Amino acid sequence: MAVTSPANTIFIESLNKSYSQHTVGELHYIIKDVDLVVKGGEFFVLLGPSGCGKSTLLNMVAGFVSKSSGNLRVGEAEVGRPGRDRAVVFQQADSSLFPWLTVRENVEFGLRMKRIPRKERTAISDKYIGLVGLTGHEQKFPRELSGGMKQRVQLARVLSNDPAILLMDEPFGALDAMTRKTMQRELASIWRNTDKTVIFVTHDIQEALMLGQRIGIMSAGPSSKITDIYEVPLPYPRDIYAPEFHALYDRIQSHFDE
Ligand SMILES: Nc1ncnc2c1ncn2[C@@H]1O[C@H](COP(=O)(O)OP(=O)(O)OP(=O)(O)O)[C@@H](O)[C@H]1O
Repeated sequence: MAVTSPANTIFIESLNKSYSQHTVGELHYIIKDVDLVVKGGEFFVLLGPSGCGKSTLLNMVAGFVSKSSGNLRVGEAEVGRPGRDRAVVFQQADSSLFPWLTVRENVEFGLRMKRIPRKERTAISDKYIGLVGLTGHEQKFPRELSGGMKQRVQLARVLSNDPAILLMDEPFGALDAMTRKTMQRELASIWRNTDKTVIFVTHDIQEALMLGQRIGIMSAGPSSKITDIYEVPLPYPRDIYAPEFHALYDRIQSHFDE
């Protein structure tokens, strides 16, 4: 099971992101006064309607988008730029995989950059290719893979770099329902065997409940914030037929019916 590590804890205090609206000369807040602590080793889901600012918040934690004001730290370190401690998994694996490299070469890319010797690289890529269920496909190119397999390659590549924090932006959003369920189960199992902190963005309540230890609800934008946080005290793997699952689903759904 994942363990708590203060070094991988994400601290967000009074965080704002605004853009100036030139036409009206005002500030337009995407997110406003966001407060959140994601504990080291925790699986936290950010759930909210389309366009509310989930990706913006995730990209601020990744260091891709600068904050307008507020505090954003990982452990003791202020977040100002991307770092090796944080890795992002995007919805479209296509844009993150190199089409001219095989599965193994894609997974080993970051390890090569770090000049990890070949033998060690192979051992690491074997481990993560196995973990995401792609053993036997090492020599294939992205064009020879299904969408779900490409997403697995992306995940294996990110995991092989061993970031302390995984930032996942609707990573299974483009997959068919069956593959999506498999990937959710596998991700939950991978996370339980590591000490990684995960922030997972989705607008799918069922997916949020399949994965998260806690679920943060973001209000519709502009000036979006995290209005409620739900604990999900259900064991993994989650049973979507459990009455407790349904009860939580209904409670969360009611936020979006209002
Ligand atoms: N560079 C920018 N300049 C101005 N507005 C922006 C910029 N980037 C994003 N926005 C706006 O911020 C809002 C939030 O966008 P964001 O992509 O973070 O939402 P989201 O919740 O992830 O949406 P989705 O679920 O549809 O992916 C949107 O209204 C978007 O138009």
